[in-house]
Amino acid sequence: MSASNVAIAVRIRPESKIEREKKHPIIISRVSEDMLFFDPEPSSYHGANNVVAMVHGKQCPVNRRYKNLSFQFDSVLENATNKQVYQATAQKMLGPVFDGINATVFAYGATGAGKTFTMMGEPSQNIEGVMMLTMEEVFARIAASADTKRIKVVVSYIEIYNEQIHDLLAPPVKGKARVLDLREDPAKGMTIAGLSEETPEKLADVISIIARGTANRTQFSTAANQQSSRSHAVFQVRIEQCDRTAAITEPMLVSKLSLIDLAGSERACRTQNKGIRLIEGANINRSLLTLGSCINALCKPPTNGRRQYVPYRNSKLTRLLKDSLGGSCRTCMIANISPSGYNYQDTLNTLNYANRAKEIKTTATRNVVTVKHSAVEHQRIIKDLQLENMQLKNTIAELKAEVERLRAAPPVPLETKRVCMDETEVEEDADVSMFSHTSELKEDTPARGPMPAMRRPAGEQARPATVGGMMPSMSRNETPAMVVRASVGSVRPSTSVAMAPPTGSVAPKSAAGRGMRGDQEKLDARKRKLAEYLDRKKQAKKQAQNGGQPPRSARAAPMGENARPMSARTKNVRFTDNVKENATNRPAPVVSLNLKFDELTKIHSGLKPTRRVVPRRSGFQNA
Ligand SMILES: Nc1ncnc2c1ncn2[C@@H]1O[C@H](COP(=O)(O)OP(=O)(O)OP(=O)(O)O)[C@@H](O)[C@H]1O
Repeated sequence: MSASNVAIAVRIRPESKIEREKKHPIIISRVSEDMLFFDPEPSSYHGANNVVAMVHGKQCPVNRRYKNLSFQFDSVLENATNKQVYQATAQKMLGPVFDGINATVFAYGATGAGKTFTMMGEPSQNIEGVMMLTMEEVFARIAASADTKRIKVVVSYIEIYNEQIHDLLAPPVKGKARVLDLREDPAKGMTIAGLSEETPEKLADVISIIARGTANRTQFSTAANQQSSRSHAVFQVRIEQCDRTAAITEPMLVSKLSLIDLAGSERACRTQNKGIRLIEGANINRSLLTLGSCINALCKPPTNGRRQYVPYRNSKLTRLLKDSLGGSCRTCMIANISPSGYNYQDTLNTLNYANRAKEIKTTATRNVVTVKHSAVEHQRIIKDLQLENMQLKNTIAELKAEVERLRAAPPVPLETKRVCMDETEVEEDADVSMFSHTSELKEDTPARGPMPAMRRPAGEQARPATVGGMMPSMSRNETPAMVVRASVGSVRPSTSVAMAPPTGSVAPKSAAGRGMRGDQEKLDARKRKLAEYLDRKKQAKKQAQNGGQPPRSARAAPMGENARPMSARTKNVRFTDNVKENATNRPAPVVSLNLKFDELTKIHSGLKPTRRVVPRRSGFQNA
């Protein structure tokens, strides 16, 4: 149990059009985030006995006494958005509410001071009010703890109009709202008999509930406010939480959050109300007066050890707020005021009200109830759990299928790759150009298509790990260059050829792209040279077939001693995927690729014993 004062936030709304037109002085000066001056002394005078002074850039008479009253509250908000008001008030109540403590947030102030704007927002301008912002966070918190808790939200919406409680969520009967009764329950506190309750599951449900209820609320135009609320509106949210592990009896936290938009106190001379509006105004004032009396009584220290009598019963509003003001509840009051001298007396009354209310102490207690589930309730829990179980099973099955699909699918497209051919599996005497070898590989490798998985050749040293599929010396921005590395037999050193980016890759457009074109030209030159060389080789071969011996350089090197015999038509060539050899140095997966004998011989014959073309690594850069 913890005692805390009623938290007070004062919101100063901007001057209204009518206030600006009437050219009244500004009578509120906010000096810090928790302090303001009411009717401050003018800061500068113009002339000795002149009747003007400047306050906030406005003229005001100097021949009167200024109240110059200072007020301190929990927060004073000026030019603030509804979100900022929410963060300073209702948001702070949500922690206790989810801890099982009741809380109340109510907007208080004279008519036209901005209570409805604060609590409901301005739906026509997409401005959310404290109610909606609170509910947004309620659902966000529920979603965050969905794994461990079952949380149920129950809402109700009523208005107190002319001392009658109307159910705003029940359909009107013969055009009239359903009238409800207040009951005092020793266990539950103040309850409303026959109240309609709804259980929204998401924010969208709450939006429609609030819109439906607000449409039923009694609002009329007065001289003081175009759309004046003629009733106190109370939106209550009950939050029931229990652990997900269901038991026959289990502790449940039940807390209630009341969000209240009070009707504004009004003076008949200002509102110019007559007839029914005048009666409404009198009822509003009476209930607010009772609220003031209750606040006064709650602030007074006990006399002879006895607490002051608090006249809760004198109005429906104070009976309903009994828990919020003097019971086990956290309470926050948003006092709405206008900055204009046009509302001088109303603003002073509101500030005095708020100043007294901040003295009220409430003792918040957690509401833990032990719920013994009935057989029916227990069956419902079992059903819920079975449903959840089934959903989880379905999710697992879907995930398993996805894993299988991914396993079966070719590996992720590569941007940099190193291809190694096992030396023992390439035929010795094949004789096709190196150029055709490189182009074969290039054409067979789609830009973003499947890449054969590869394996490091036997006996070759582990290469440094690549990061993100790139060569160790490459920067992250380098365009993926394809590096083909091959070795044949023990006599052939490995050959590396830098190749163009895979077919279909996007051509870089930047300076890096120009560098890439430069490299492409060099590569093309190399290719041309290779083609020339290969032509010479072909010529030599033809010559040999015609009886003459081919030149020695054109002859393929002998196979290594450990070489396995070549199969009839196909051979396995294994590729090592450097992308897979990531920073963790995990071995790359191995996939065997069946190549036709012809292709294999082409590849093999394209390897040149001594020639080594070092790939230029900084040439290709991503655009
Ligand atoms: N912070 C604000 N920023 C901009 N406009 C505001 C602000 N507060 C109030 N207003 C405007 O002032 C007018 C009166 O506000 P609102 O209806 O909220 O007053 P109220 O205190 O609820 O009055 P009542 O008690 O008569 O219902 C409205 O037109 C509203 O849009």
